[in-house]
Amino acid sequence: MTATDTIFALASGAGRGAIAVLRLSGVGTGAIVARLAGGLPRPRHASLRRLHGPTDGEVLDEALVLWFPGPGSYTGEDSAELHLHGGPAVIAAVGAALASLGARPAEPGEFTRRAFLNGRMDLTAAEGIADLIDAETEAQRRQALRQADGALARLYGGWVERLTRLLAHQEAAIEFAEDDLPTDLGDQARAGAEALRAEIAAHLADGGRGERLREGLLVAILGAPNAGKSSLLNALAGREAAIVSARAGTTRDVVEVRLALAGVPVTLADTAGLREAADEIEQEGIRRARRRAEEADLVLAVFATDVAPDPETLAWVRPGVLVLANKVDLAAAPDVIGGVAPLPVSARTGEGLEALRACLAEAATRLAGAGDAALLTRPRHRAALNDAVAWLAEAEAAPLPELVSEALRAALRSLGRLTGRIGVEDILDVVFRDFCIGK
Ligand SMILES: Nc1nc2c(ncn2[C@@H]2O[C@H](COP(=O)(O)OP(=O)(O)OP(=O)(O)O)[C@@H](O)[C@H]2O)c(=O)[nH]1
Ligand SMILES: [K+]
Ligand SMILES: [Mg+2]
Repeated sequence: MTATDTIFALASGAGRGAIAVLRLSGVGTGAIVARLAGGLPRPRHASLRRLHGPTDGEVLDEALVLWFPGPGSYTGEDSAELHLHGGPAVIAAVGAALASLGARPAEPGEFTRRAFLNGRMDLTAAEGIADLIDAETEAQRRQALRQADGALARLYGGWVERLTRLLAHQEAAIEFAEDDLPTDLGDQARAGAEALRAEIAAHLADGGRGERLREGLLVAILGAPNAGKSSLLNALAGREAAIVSARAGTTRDVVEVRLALAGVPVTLADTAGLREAADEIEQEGIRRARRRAEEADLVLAVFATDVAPDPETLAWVRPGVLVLANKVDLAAAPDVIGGVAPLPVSARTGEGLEALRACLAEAATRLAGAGDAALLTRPRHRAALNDAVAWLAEAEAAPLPELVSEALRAALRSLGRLTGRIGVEDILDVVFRDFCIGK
């Protein structure tokens, strides 16, 4: 699987900076760095070196050079880092020197791709690294780090191992039915499939919390015109993101702000007030409001205390919807709206906003992420695990040993797609290790 070329890329952000890190990986790394820096430093020790241009020997920069010989490097290949002075001209000059010595600019994700191909990490860990780079909030960072650290790789890898063993036993039961192998191997495979299916199903029944944390939550604010939706959005955002006015029907487009609540990234969407609108543009705004509320992970239904609750918004009051009674500075909040005790708030005076923030943070924690559990984070994971569960159920119900075997094999392929690691050798290994057939 080893790549034959040497790649390099700027590993630090683009633009001016105190230090820029150029990273190299591939078979030519050692020779290229030795040529530039006049020799290789001790492995994994930072060493201050002058970098010389390969053609005229001109000093390009004074840099910290780090040399990571494979296979114990990030990519599994010979790799190096050059910590340069962070000016664009320095980066360009050293980059040109690397190219003239035979390295080529890396494609996006190519270092991690090589790490995967060289068996340094499985696919889920590689995804964790991508998520770690994109993480905007604490909870996202923690989840991504866990995944990059191999939490899902260990969980799924463990399942792959168990399933491989089940399949090997099942195959052995078929192939060597005549020999003196334990006769209940087939029953064991079925029972094992059932236990594994229950475990995977429990992992799938996580309410989508890992995926939600990775994607962020969508919270939609719904209510009649002038209920104070835009005022609440602005109060929560701490800035005048949406236009507020006493005229009903002010907001037309959906106005979104990004917040972090309890470490969960949240998109808060303010929408057009719900009513029978004559105006074509307002009608479109209301259509968008409804659509956004349907997509939302959480809906805030806003009522104003100085008018009777409107039927359009009342229709949205259902379990899971957070009901707000706004403008409590004008009139007291009713005890119930649509059968639910509303949260009394005033976007104008700020009353109840702390309680609202706490409610939202509580909902964010409930809907997204969860302490230390290793949660699946992508639809890709869910699809592959659903497939595996379906095949395991098939294996349990299959009437013939060969069909059990086939279904187990399909389940294993589904799990293999998840981690990116599974081949026939894995099955043969277990057959030979566990049974020593053929000696
Ligand atoms: N007294 C009082 N007035 C409020 C409060 N919240 C909003 N308002 C006023 O109510 C009016 C409507 O507020 P908006 O935030 O524009 O209401 P909206 O629900 O976004 O209205 P549309 O965009 O038209 O659907 C404005 O005059 C606000 O100043 C409140 O808590 N107390
Ligand atoms: K308004
Ligand atoms: Mg508005």
